[in-house]
Amino acid sequence: MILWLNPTTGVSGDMLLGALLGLGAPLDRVRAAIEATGLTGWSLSARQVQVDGIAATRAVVEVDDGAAERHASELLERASRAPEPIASTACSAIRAIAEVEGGLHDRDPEQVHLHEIGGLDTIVDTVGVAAAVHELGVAEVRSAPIALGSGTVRCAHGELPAPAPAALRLLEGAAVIGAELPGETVTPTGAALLRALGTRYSPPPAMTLGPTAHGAGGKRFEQRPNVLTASLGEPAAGGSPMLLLECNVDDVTAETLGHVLDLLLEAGAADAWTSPAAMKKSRPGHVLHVLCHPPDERALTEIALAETGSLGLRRQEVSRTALPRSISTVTVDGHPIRLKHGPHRTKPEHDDVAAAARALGRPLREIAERALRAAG
Ligand SMILES: O=C([S-])c1cc(C(=O)S)c[n+]([C@@H]2O[C@H](COP(=O)(O)O)[C@@H](O)[C@H]2O)c1
Ligand code: NI
Repeated sequence: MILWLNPTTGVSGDMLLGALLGLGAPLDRVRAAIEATGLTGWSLSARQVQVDGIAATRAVVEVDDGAAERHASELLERASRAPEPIASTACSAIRAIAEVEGGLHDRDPEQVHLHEIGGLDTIVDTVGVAAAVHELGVAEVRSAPIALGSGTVRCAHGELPAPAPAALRLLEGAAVIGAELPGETVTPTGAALLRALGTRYSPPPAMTLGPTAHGAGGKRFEQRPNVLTASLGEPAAGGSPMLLLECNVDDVTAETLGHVLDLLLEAGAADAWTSPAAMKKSRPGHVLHVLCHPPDERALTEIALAETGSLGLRRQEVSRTALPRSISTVTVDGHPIRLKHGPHRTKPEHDDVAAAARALGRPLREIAERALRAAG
């Protein structure tokens, strides 16, 4: 699924979350991901509102937060408790904020003191958006240029120019356009989320357009309704865009390679594998391959580089044709077995078959056949 954004009055974490909830991301699943961080004293609801005549969804985020400032490491520790791949996306956004603030304040990113950006609402915004994107099955995020306001914004640092310095650094590489809008239109959290989602800036891609929703912003502008427009679309025939990330390694153990493959798959890689290669100085080595959706690129690159110690990684845009599939569940002697249905065949999930075979003390093949028979 492609998520297409039209930020004609900019973007903030809660506008993005409101738009995704308006598109149908299930609120209970989004709340469950935030719950998993162990955060207490927070609430998230979706309110239907009218913004200058446009029906929009406001994500209402409330947190009990007495702290005036906080280290990024505390936010990272909490966000990392969310299930994967949600944790990786949320941590990638928080890490980007920390790196930019560290650069601005000349401090170590994890130890830099964050003021408003370090509020606990940042956990709700980042984990909430990452969960909503995951629930909607978004494989790619595209955006029109982001409208930037002007003037100043008041915050804990005093009066800052708008766009704020942190937001501008987080937007490096993004398409932007000046708008006659007073004050701040892009918050650092909104910019960090677009970055963590691997957003690409272009006209709407070729797709079959699905639903559209609007995420309501908190401020009111004279010029236009303060909403973030978001649409979902199915990629046009001819395959969906994916990325193939690769690096060559000749100095890691087989245990490390197995471990990194597990981590990459847990973090949302569509596939991850190695192939043997004869490398420089006649050394036997491996090529690590990772196939992924563009929004997962940043998180997966970090895992691959951190775990292998490689100093670089190649990326290629590839196109993948994926057949439609659906999942149903049958039981064999009380043991649930998921069946994956494609256009050409139905296949029992191996992990479920193996678990049932072990529990029942029966051969794998017998359980798989019985699962298929149970499907009729
Ligand atoms: O909290 C900090 S350190 C902070 C730094 C900056 C800089 O640009 S530097 C800006 N702000 C402003 O705080 C609010 C909150 O942003 P969210 O992303 O949490 O919504 C916003 O107005 C920033 O411009 C805070
Ligand atoms: Ni600060």
